Amino acid sequence: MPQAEKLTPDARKAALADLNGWSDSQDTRDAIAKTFEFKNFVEAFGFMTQAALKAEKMDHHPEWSNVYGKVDVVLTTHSADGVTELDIKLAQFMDKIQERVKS
Ligand SMILES: C[C@H](O)[C@H](O)[C@H]1CNC2=NC(N)=NC(=O)C2=N1
Repeated sequence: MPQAEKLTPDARKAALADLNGWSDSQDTRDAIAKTFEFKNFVEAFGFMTQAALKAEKMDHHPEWSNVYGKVDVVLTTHSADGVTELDIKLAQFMDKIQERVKS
C-alpha cells in the first residue's frame, strides 16, 4: 500500500510544517510526537475516544499516554519502521478534533 511507505525527508518536513505543533520524536525511533493539553480529564478523554474510533477505522493506532488533561501522542508506522502518510493523516485528524472537544 503506497500510504504505508516511509516518507522521504523532504515530504516529511513539508508534512510536519503543515501540522499544528507536531515535531520529530525525541524517542530513538523514527516518529512524530505532540502533547495535547486540555482543561480537564473529560476533555482529554473525549479527544482520545474520538481519535481511537478514527484509528480503529484506519487500522492505524497511536502510542499515547494520558495524565489528567494532558495527552502525549507518538505516531509511527511499525510495518514501515518510520513515518508514513498514515501517521500524517491521523495527526491531521487529531489536530482537527482538538478544538471540537473543548467546552
Ligand atoms: C495487523 C494490523 O493491521 C497491523 O498490525 C496494523 C495495526 N495498527 C498499526 N498501527 C501503527 N501505528 N502501525 C502499524 O504498522 C500498524 N499495523
